[in-house]
Amino acid sequence: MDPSKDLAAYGYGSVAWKERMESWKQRQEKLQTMKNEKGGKEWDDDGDNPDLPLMDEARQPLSRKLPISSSQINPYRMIIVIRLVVLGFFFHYRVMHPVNDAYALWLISVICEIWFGLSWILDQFPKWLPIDRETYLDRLSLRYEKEGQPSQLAPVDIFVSTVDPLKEPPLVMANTVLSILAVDYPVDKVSCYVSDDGAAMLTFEALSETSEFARKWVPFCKKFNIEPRAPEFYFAQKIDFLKDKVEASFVKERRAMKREYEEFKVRINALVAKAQKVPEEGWTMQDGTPWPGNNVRDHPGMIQVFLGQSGGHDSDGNELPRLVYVSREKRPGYNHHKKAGAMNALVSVIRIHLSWVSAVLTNAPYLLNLDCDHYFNNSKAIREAMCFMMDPLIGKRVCYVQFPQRFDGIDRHDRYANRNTVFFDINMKGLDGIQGPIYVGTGCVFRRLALYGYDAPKAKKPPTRTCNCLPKWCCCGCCCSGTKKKKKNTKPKTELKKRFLKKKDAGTPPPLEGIEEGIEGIETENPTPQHKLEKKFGQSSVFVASTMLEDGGTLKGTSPASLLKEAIHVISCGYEDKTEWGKEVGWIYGSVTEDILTGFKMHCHGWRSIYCIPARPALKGSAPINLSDRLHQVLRWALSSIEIFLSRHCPLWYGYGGGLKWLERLSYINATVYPWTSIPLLAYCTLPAVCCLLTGKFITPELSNVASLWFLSLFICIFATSILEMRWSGVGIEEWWRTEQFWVIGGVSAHLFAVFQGLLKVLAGVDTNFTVTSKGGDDEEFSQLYAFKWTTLLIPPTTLLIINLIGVVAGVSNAINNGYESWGPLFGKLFFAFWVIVHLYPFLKGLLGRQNRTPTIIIVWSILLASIFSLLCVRVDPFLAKSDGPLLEECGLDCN
Ligand SMILES: O=c1ccn([C@@H]2O[C@H](COP(=O)(O)OP(=O)(O)O[C@H]3O[C@H](CO)[C@@H](O)[C@H](O)[C@H]3O)[C@@H](O)[C@H]2O)c(=O)[nH]1
Ligand SMILES: [Mn+2]
Repeated sequence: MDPSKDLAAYGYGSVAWKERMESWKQRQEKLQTMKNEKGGKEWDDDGDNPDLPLMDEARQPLSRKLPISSSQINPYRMIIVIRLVVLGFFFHYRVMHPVNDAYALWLISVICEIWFGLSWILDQFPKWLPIDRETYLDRLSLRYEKEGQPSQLAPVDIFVSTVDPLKEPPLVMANTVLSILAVDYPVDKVSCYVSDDGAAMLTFEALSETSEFARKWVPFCKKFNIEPRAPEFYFAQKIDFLKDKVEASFVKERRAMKREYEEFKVRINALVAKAQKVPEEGWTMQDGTPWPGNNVRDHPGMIQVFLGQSGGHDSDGNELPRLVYVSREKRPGYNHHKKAGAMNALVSVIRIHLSWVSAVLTNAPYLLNLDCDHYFNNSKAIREAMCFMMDPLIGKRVCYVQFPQRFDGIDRHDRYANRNTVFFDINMKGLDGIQGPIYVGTGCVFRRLALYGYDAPKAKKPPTRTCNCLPKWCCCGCCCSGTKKKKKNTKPKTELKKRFLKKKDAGTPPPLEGIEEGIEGIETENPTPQHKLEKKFGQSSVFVASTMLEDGGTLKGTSPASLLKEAIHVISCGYEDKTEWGKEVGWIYGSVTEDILTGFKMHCHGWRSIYCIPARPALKGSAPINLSDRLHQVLRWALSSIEIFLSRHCPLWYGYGGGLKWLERLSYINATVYPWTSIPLLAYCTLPAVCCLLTGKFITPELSNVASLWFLSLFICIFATSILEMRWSGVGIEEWWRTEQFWVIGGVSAHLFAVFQGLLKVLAGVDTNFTVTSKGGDDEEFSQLYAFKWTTLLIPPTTLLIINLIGVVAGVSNAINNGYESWGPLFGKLFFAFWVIVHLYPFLKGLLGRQNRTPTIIIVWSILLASIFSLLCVRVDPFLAKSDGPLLEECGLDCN
């Protein structure tokens, strides 16, 4: 918050630029003193060269890797190695010491343990080399926004996906769109496309309202430099008006804007209220024509420009970013490929569309995609991403920059581990040290080229260090913009051409040297024949031609009318038939969710991705905080993993010989294999109950001293790795524990169902739907947490809970009957049963809800299953009968 200056003008080349210069100068001074103190030792990571004269600031790398300090990472690595060794000894002991009178129990438990061990390895080793990163926004400015010149920052197209206005309230979408339109980036370089898969007139009209409100909101944001720029969240912030910096004019305008926003909300809510009941003859638009999207499953493609270049001005007369509504065609009998299909329709449409709107094909080499509920919480987020993408040294090989997902409105204790910080702050940082984070579906800036399915440019070793800013790999042409331009390497160009001609599959990577500067591309002749490109990208000559144009040229001989026809053509159902869309190009189809596969393919093409965590979270979204919605979300993710695992894209076999690094592969294997762990997990959570109910049986023989030592060391190692992991990542103990709990809860419900549904799909071709999660309405805070919806997913964990509780009771009462000696062996079992119960505890809480209104059906089912189960065990091995060999075999547990 810096409402300090009442600026008459804002934008680049003006005050904002000067401010940046100031801060840069200050940094310089600080830097200088630091260098003097440290002797410049720590400054040579990735090209940061201490000897550089200060004048070269604009040529310095735009970001820097910050390895985790060795005092934190080395003990961590050491304990991993120790844990591996201990695990080896542990398994040696387990395998060599079967339990003769409970052989089945022993065998099952050992198999489970081995599986857990393997999945630990898959999860652990991609975390061997975690890193942090630091960006230099001021250098980006110095480099690409020179005073008095037009900005040279690269254009970005921002995609917002929405599908169901009831589950994804228009107000939520409006806030996202407003935060995009107000982003701190040259307005002529930002375009926002909203994809409406629900073809809802409500969404359309809400967007129209939003574009009007944006004319007031955007100048307000920029004038006072506020954060975040999504009004709902901005006005929800507490501001201390007594602080000295707050100016009267700001207070006044803020109050006025708040009122405007409230009126805007009223208008949106009126639209929502109107949309509750569909008129019999369907919706009609304001001009009296029927709404084309009245049949959601059968309607033509629709495109509407809300803020184009003419007319897209704010209340101060400044230009606004473009805002376009797109709803792709839907026809019965076509597979629409859910969100991936929507994104691909947008990729195809935008280039044509832009040329239609502005008659100039803007060169948007980058795309940012967002879910409708993920708003810009940091208005500089695009700049953060550009610090990687537009870095002449590392940028060329970056396919996407992923921001972590952060959330609003999660209950304080984050009962169902919605924040997922273990994933976002541990695993993803680990991957960033290898080949980059996986794509999580939202908050990701893509290089368009990488989406077109091209290979990453090969890293070349520089022959000699020709200039002072060379890192490990560098093409001379790019590093010293300005001075060395004329020398722009000619050799790589011919090399590249040879490569294209040889490689039939990879098609034509457009001129690679041209992209790095984003603006000034180089024209190369087209080595791939037109018909091949049409086979790849579809029968749109305009689109195919646009894939060639990297340099913002104009498509000659195309009239606006024919361009609109083209645009509608590329969002039609049949357009992608027999093309490589969804197979090699764009967002990849084949699983319920598109994220893992899309990123995986890019990594297989040799690209690297970057994980960017700005101090102020770049984007924020909402998450399902009630149990059933959360389980369904996890089910969708797990199902998608199973689908990938069972497809030709299974990371175990796919993509060798490409550019995928082996540790990266390991993590993709982990990401697709994990739902299978639900089977051993279910077994392992059942075992304690069985053990408690069957007297005298346990999964291990009586422990010797040496054996206890292995058990104990393993526990200590597990504990120590977690502690050290939390230490380097900054993840708190509560978050970590929630993740552990939810791993068990999700494991024995959602993941388990995913395995069966996935098998069903592969074997019987049963397709599954994308269940969209509801994005928080404006009702009572956290009421969602207690909302309860019945779902079959709840049966297995409920049953587990009950049998383990029964097991504990039975075990204890049995021990009481049998006197003092039987407490010893019981300890192990009880510990084991408690382990299960404690992990399922948040589930129990969710089940009980706020008013203790667990639907009877679940209780009935679970009690039924639990009692059948207990009866079986009890009948087979009554508590008081000591040995009953023949009977035991009935329960399938061969205990002899
Ligand atoms: O047919 C569809 C289905 C969904 N969506 C959009 O997909 C997004 C994600 O849906 P959501 O219900 O919010 O799923 P989440 O589980 O909350 O989202 C995470 O997981 C998804 C994959 O499962 C990713 O696509 C998302 O980016 C990621 O945030 C939303 O914007 C939807 O509008 C479509 O556009 N078309
Ligand atoms: Mn979501």
